[in-house]
Amino acid sequence: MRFRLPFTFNLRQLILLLAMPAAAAILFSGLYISYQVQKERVIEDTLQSNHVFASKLASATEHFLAAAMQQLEFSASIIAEDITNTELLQAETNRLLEQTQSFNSVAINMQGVVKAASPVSLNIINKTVNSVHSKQALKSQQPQVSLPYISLANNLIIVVSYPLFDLAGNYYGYIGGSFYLEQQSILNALLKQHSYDGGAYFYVVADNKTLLYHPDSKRIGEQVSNNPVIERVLQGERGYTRILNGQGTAMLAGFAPVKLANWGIVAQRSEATTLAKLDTFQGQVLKRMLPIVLITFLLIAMLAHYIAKPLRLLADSANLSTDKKNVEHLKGIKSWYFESQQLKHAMLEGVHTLQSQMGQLRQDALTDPLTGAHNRRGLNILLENLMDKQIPFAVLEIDIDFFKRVNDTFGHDTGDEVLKNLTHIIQSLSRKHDIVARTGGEEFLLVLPNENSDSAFVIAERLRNQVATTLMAKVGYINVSIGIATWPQHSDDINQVYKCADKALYHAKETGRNKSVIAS
Ligand SMILES: Nc1nc2c(ncn2[C@@H]2O[C@H](COP(=O)(O)OP(=O)(O)OP(=O)(O)O)[C@@H](O)[C@H]2O)c(=O)[nH]1
Repeated sequence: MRFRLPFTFNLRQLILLLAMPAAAAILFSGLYISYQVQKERVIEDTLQSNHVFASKLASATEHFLAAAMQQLEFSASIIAEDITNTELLQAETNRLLEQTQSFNSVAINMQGVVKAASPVSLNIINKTVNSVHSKQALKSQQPQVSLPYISLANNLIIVVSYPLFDLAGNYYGYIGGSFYLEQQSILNALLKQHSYDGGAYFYVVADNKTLLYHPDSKRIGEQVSNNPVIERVLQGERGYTRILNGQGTAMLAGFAPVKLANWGIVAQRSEATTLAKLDTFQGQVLKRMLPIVLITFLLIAMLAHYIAKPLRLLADSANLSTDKKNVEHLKGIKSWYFESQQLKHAMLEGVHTLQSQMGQLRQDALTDPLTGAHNRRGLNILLENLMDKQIPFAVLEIDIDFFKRVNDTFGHDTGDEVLKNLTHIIQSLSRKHDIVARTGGEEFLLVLPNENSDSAFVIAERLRNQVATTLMAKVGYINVSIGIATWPQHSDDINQVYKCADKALYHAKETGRNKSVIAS
């Protein structure tokens, strides 16, 4: 079974149905694609700038730690001159703290015991230090940057240490400068100075995944686990990546290691914050595009209207009515493109053909095919017209005498030729408004408007004489008898007029033929 829609679309609706979604699809897919491209671009740019930022900060931190280490190294070289002189040790810690303004505190650790410390207010001189860093530094006898730990003075710190040797190369301990992580420190100041804008931030993580710096100061000292970026940066990798942070927020992270201390710096910005501007931008684009979209839709609607209009008008005229109004309407349709022009031409041709065929049919219906004279139907129409207009007329009923003989002697075809010749004679003697009709086999009617019996008789006689003196090919001469009656003198009923003419003709035949008789 074929599916049928319960309604029919017109061409304009179909064009709109096709063009509107297509235009909308093109516009919105263009917008969507441009959004996607820009989104990828913004994400890539953000990732790269985070990476650049993390790298620069890592490099600055590296320089800072190297400078701190150099200051300690310089002090170590002074202390080496007189390593057992506790006054020198204290003086050097004081100088280092005050002159360099680098450290929060400076202490000299000899075999696990603090021998000098500055500021003295820390009150840690001669105290034993059991921190992991202290043990490692003493064991390794190498310059070191510690992991964060709680100091004797109860501060969360990191310590940069340098080994102490005397001039003979004997190892004594180390000189260490500390940086507070939670309070004000030069390291903090350095990092804060690089504060990051627009929703972006960075953090610094130590080798044991402890946060050394975080914009949320409460998190400093916290250990971060299950963070793939931290894993990678602490393995010495640098780069950028998209990750989910601990709260499940998508982040765009750039990272770089501080190799000297085996720290990692991660700069990141949430994807949502990064794209928020783009969304606003896209909203503005959409807003500005809206009038253009509306104008486009309007143009499509107008175009659909103009394309469909000639076809719709042609469809309205497609009944091929030959009615003059319809033909004028058809001619007036502005067909401005090829198909509609062709259709209009074809329809006009069709209408013209139909008009001429109908004219021919009408003509055939009213005409005798053999002689071309009016037939009975044609005659009646014309007579009705005369009677409607009250124009009096005379009817001449003309009948060939002994026509059967002509047929019998010369054949039916010759008989036909005689009929045609007679028609020609009658027509040649008729005036413009006279009506010539063949109403039977060899019977003709000549209707003469505005003629009375007498004048009609004169014409009948003229006709009869003309026939009698015209030589017909093969046949020779023929005669006609004519019965004459008039409307409305004989009767105002046309059938009665016919009967009168008939009777008069009968009388003419009865009384010798080849004569004209006026009905009594
Ligand atoms: N050739 C030809 N003959 C026709 C046609 N129609 C009728 N006829 C013939 O016309 C003749 C009429 O014959 P009748 O009615 O006897 O009349 P008539 O011989 O003319 O004799 P009258 O009228 O009495 O003088 C017949 O032979 C018909 O066959 C036609 O269309 N063509």
